[in-house]
Amino acid sequence: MNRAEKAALQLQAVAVLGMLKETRTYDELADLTGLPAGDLNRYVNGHVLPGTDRAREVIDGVGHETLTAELEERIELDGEGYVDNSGIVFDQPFLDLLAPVAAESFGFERPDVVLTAATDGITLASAMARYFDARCAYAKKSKETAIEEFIEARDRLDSGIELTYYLPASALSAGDTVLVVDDLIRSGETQELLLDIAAGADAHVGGVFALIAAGDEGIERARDRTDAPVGALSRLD
Ligand SMILES: O=P(O)(O)OC[C@H]1O[C@H](OP(=O)(O)OP(=O)(O)O)[C@H](O)[C@@H]1O
Repeated sequence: MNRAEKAALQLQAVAVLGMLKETRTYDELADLTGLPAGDLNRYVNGHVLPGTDRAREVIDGVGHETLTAELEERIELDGEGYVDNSGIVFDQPFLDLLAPVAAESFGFERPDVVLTAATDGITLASAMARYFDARCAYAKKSKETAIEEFIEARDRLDSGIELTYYLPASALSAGDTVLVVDDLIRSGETQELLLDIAAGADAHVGGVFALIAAGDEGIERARDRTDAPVGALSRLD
């Protein structure tokens, strides 16, 4: 880890502690993290940065547990079981906190590009790209007017409707490592099209990640398509 990566990790741990402190006293935060209240006070107030080992413990340990719980609390389901996750994907600071937890949990290869599908995956992809210091790209269901060359992926859905995603060809190069991310994975059709786009560019897939998996179908479909790690932080039945 170079100096800049260490500093980024330390600042991420401070951000996680700051979020946890919003609803807790320092003594409660000390109980939760196992760290002395005095140290926590100095971290949260920005006087001292936690060492890298401690920073990693905060992110991997208490960070993982509490952020996943917070993620699950923010998922709303309507009467028919459809997911409303606007409380998650509209909250960029929350996604910025989730990104290191997501990145560290599944052993994804460091990507050159974080790839998603418009619309709802974009803020997560942005957070993940910032964490990895990677580019962020999103495929859309329509072609941008001023762009001439696209990588396209098309599928006929079970409903008979054809779904096509377009990515500007300049967004991915042969040999790029791509992390495919999305807010939600249900059937896995969207992820499969994104994997088709990566294959169309001769890019290398470093992982597939979703915040929420609705059932197992989508995750299994993605696993059939790649040997890279595939995972979701939260699973709904
Ligand atoms: O696993 P799947 O069955 O493909 O479903 C997951 C996709 O569905 C949602 O996007 P949607 O197509 O609703 O577009 P949006 O992001 O613009 O709402 C979500 O953001 C995923 O991209």
